[in-house]
Amino acid sequence: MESWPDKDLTLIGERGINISGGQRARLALARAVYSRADVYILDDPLSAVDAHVKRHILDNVILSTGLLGDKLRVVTTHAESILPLCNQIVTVSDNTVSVVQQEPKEHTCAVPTIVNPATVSESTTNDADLKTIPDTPTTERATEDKVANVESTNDSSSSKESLLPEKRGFMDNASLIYNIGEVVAVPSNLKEHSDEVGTFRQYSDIKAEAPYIIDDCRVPIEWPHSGNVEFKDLSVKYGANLDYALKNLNVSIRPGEKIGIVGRTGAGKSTLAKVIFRLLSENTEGSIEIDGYDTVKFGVGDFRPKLGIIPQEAAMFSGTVKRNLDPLQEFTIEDMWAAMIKCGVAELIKTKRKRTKLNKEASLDSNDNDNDDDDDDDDDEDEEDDTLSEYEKEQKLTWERSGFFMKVVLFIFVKKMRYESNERYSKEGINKDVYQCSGGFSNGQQQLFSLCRLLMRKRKVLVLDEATADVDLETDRKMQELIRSEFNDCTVLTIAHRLDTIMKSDRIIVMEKGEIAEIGPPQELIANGGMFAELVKANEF
Ligand SMILES: Nc1ncnc2c1ncn2[C@@H]1O[C@H](COP(=O)(O)OP(=O)(O)OP(=O)(O)O)[C@@H](O)[C@H]1O
Repeated sequence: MESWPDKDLTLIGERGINISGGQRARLALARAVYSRADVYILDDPLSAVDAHVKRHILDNVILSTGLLGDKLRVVTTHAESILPLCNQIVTVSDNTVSVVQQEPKEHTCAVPTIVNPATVSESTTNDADLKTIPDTPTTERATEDKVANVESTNDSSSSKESLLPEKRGFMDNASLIYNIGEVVAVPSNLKEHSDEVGTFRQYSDIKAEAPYIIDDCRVPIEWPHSGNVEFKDLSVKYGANLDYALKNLNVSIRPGEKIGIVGRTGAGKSTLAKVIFRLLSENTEGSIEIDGYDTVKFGVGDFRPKLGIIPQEAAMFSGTVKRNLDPLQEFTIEDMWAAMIKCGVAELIKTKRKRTKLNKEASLDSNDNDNDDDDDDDDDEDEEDDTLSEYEKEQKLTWERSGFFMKVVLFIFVKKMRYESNERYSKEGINKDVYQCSGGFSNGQQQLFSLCRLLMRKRKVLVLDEATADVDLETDRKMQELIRSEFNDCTVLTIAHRLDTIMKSDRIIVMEKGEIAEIGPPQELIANGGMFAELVKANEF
């Protein structure tokens, strides 16, 4: 807070928009801590912070030496390194719970306040404003919705506008304009509508973005052809009167290079991602050249779709799985399904559907209502599922008893079975509404959807901003492997607190207070014993 312009009176904006992800998480944690409850349920409080802050939070808040030392603390986490410090480890997997009691390494005690980094937004925003404007039409949010919606300049603008949350905000504001018309005609309505008028003023004051298309300077069709990225004297501020969030960056990134970006929370990592997409054009000095072109010369609607991003907060639209993956209907079902299988979304929808089915059956059982047509369909599907697993069991037995030739035949047969089962699900799951899939998806699962969108749109330059922060370590590893193999010849900038995620990068950039503190291959930085080496050390406990 000391570094913020008005200290603890600093306006942090709707949904904590003007603070970093780690700062949001810590504000939420601080609020929970001073509520002085007996039981604390901390929902992944460590995923958005760097190794130093993680250690600090553990020692000073969560563990027995911390402020909550004498409270009951239930912590959900993907950080396996903290498991030895707990009294009980509860593993939840596929509706099964297993509990392990243990003597913790550091002694901890065996209380409700619920804290989720996302909740800071709810309490710091004005409900009335939220109702009026469903999504913040700020120019500073690097959401992939925005990128997805400027994806093709050939599509009719109406379909783009109906999908763009920012535009949706303004579409709703269009009805506000109508309301304001009424207000002028009937002044007694003014008070009733004053909230809307205020909100309208607030949004109408936002300056327009850089031009969407610049006719004299269109993006070449093949651009970017190799993925060379150059930051030249790049400095950025979030407002004319604010400090620099990035200061004088000079880096040249080779085509196809994999760059890991780390640093303490608030160091400027996400700002770098935003600035690549020119979300802070107004207060940007210096330049970003991609394959020899200064991106400032292009219209934002022209060049943004040519780059790929998974933002820190993955986004889902309401609508079907298909619409979520391909809002502009650019891809065939086959392309989409191939990407869904690769990144696990196909499996996810399959599992989700089974679970929804189980829940539905349970509720039908309790209602004693079992003669529904849909239900008959479901029963048929179940039968098919059972048959499938029976086949697999049978194959396993036969496999053990067969000779080499038979093994080859069986191998092909099982592969074909699996392919067909995936095909079968594609027809059913892809048109399912995402919110009907067991009531929605977790943050980590939404990140898988983002990865799937990237796999479908191969781009030469990709920015992954904490793209795997909310998934478990194993899934993270698989996602990184997939990214390495699928985007082998692409330039990938990966921002991550989890060092495992970026350890295999060609070079690491360590950010500190908006500047590049260190840059080089990971092993070299560790051997040099600087900030990166310290981060690695802080991660090992
Ligand atoms: N919209 C904004 N308006 C004003 N200041 C901002 C805004 N967004 C970020 N900042 C400030 O800019 C600095 C860099 O923030 P940034 O989000 O780039 O950090 P980060 O390194 O990505 O942090 P984290 O690891 O916590 O996500 C921080 O001091 C933050 O408070």
